Amino acid sequence: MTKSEKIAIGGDHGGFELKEFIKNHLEHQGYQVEDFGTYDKSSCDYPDFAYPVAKAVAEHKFDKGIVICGTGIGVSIVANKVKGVRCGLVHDCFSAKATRQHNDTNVLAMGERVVGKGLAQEIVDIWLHTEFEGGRHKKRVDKIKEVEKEN
Ligand SMILES: O=C(CO)[C@H](O)[C@H](O)[C@H](O)COP(=O)(O)O
Repeated sequence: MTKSEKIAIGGDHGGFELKEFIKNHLEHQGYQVEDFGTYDKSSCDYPDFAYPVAKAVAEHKFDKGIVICGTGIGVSIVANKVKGVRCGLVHDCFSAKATRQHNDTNVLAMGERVVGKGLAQEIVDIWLHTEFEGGRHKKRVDKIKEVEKEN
């Protein structure tokens, strides 16, 4: 991914500190980042933030999205409800690479209560710099799109 591309980011109170950290990291690298909230650590509901991020990516207003909550599970469930979104919940570098190469994920989910800042930053960097491999994986991603059409 080139750094001129746009990234949507969002999450609940459980992911607030990690979202701020990742947002700053990406902005320092020159990415265009839009923060869909939450904007403080007050208790809130993760669908209110994961949904707009996923929708904006599905509508091609952003190239990729990053959603963060306590575990990453809630935001990933929400994001994967949006047609056109393939969200990967990732807490290790191998999966960060594989989910781009094999699944062509356009949204990344992480949990602040699961992963440290250093590893999260590495995961984001790998995920943003890894291309979809196509080939046999395209056939599988196309089948995901067929499932979406039926639901
Ligand atoms: O949705 C989640 C779990 O899948 C997130 O981790 C939330 O951040 C978490 O549930 C929030 O929990 P809290 O006790 O309200 O802080």
